[in-house]
Amino acid sequence: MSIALIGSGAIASYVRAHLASAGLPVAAIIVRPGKESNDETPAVSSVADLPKGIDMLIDCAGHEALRTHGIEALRTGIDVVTVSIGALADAALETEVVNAAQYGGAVLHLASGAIGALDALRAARIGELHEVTYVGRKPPMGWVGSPAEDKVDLASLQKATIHFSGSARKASLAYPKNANVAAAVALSSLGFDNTTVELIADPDASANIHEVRAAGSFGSLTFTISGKSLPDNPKSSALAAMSVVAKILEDRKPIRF
Ligand SMILES: NC(=O)C1=CN([C@@H]2O[C@H](COP(=O)(O)OP(=O)(O)OC[C@H]3O[C@@H](n4cnc5c(N)ncnc54)[C@H](OP(=O)(O)O)[C@@H]3O)[C@@H](O)[C@H]2O)C=CC1
Ligand SMILES: O=C([O-])CC(=O)C(=O)O
Repeated sequence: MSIALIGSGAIASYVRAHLASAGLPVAAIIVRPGKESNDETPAVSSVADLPKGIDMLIDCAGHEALRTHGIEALRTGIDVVTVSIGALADAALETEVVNAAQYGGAVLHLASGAIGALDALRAARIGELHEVTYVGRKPPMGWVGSPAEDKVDLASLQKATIHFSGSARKASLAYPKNANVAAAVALSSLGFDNTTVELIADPDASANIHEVRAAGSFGSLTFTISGKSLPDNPKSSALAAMSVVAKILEDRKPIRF
């Protein structure tokens, strides 16, 4: 398998290093225009400029990267693995992804990201799911650059404060760097419009805490994860990066989850 990767951010760097250790060095990276290079690992600014033979593009660069490069890759027959799941809350983009994947005969794979229990939710919805709620809690620093800044003073916050309450669609669109987990939960359960989301800035939180609650004909489920963030980005949990590597390695096995 020949793999390309978008960007060199916190998640991308982790994924690149761990794939190399697993014997799958990244063959090329996609960078912003003007940052191209001809190093040992070529850096190009478009899918069209990737070396021949790439069969997998990894996007852990955010919603805009999936829109710009992910769709083009799918259209040219390159499978894509992404953590930018909240981008699919834009219905027009979701349609573009489906059309591009069908045209190119490729697949968009969603990594599980910073959350778990998605397999249980997908099984549970085969029965009847009555309600699904996702609560995302991060230290104030984890919400810098998000709409939370318009609701609370993150620098001087004294107690846990809810700064978003609403549908997974609204959360995903408003918080592109923070609510991809909400999107993953929604796409695994009741969909973007019927999955309830609450986002909290909490000065007492020392990790990114994600909680899923669901009830249905299967019974009920509560899942909580306290995820350490990556050293380079307090917004992003290390598990999100690990999930990308796990997805790629798992899909190569003869016996798979
Ligand atoms: N599903 C999940 O559970 C999670 C999903 N995420 C998603 O992953 C994204 C990345 O997270 P993280 O690595 O921590 O973020 P970083 O900000 O550390 O890195 C993002 C990188 O992507 C690059 N980039 C963005 N757009 C493009 C583009 N169009 N072309 C080339 N490079 C691009 C940025 O470059 P530059 O600096 O030039 O902008 C930067 O290097 C988040 O924005 C979020 O959407 C994050 C955490 C969890
Ligand atoms: O990494 C996390 O903890 C979650 C996150 O940013 C997201 O859902 O986009």
